[in-house]
Amino acid sequence: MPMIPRIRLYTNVFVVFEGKILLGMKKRGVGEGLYNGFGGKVEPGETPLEAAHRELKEECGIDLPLIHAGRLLFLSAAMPSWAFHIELYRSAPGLSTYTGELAESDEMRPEWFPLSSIPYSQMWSGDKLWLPLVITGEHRFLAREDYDRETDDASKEDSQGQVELKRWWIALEQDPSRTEEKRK
Ligand SMILES: CNc1ncnc2c1ncn2[C@@H]1O[C@H](COP(=O)(O)OP(=O)(O)OP(=O)(O)O)[C@@H](O)[C@H]1O
Repeated sequence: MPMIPRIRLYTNVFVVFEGKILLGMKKRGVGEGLYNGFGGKVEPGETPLEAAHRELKEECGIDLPLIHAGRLLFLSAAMPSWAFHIELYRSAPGLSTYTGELAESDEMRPEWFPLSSIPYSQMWSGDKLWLPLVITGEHRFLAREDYDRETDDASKEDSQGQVELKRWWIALEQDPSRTEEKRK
């Protein structure tokens, strides 16, 4: 029987204000050296939304109302015993303030980017597929990504953790409440 991976549930929060987005440079651990939203594992007894608020506060010192933006499921050949499930959130549309003070933590260095110059080359390669949907916030979505070993360069074959995005798809959710709002 093939190995059946276990699910790891994470959150990821993108703060989007008029014309700009807050990203964090990850200073250690998973995704070190990459910009990402703020997030981490959902702890036992916590809802994903609660975890999203907690991680945002822990990693960059702020809080603000969040809406669910989409869901990312991915597999990586570098970690075959896990399937990753990331609940994606963004700041509620129309907001331009937060509570708390924006500050660097030991995990993340926060930085604002204009929406016209998001540093996709320094982010997970799948992010560019769905981050535009998070930013417009018109539709929630389901995204699926498969990271597999790089195969074009034989010298890399036995180096651990060298994976690239091989297959993906994204689908928009039917979202009656948001569609209703658009019709009004
Ligand atoms: C294709 N791969 C990926 N694409 C996009 N985002 C990804 C990702 N793989 C991990 N992420 C995010 O990276 C953070 C890791 O969090 P991470 O620091 O490991 O979790 P947590 O803060 O709980 O860690 P501790 O174990 O407590 O240090 C978390 O936001 C998670 O959503």
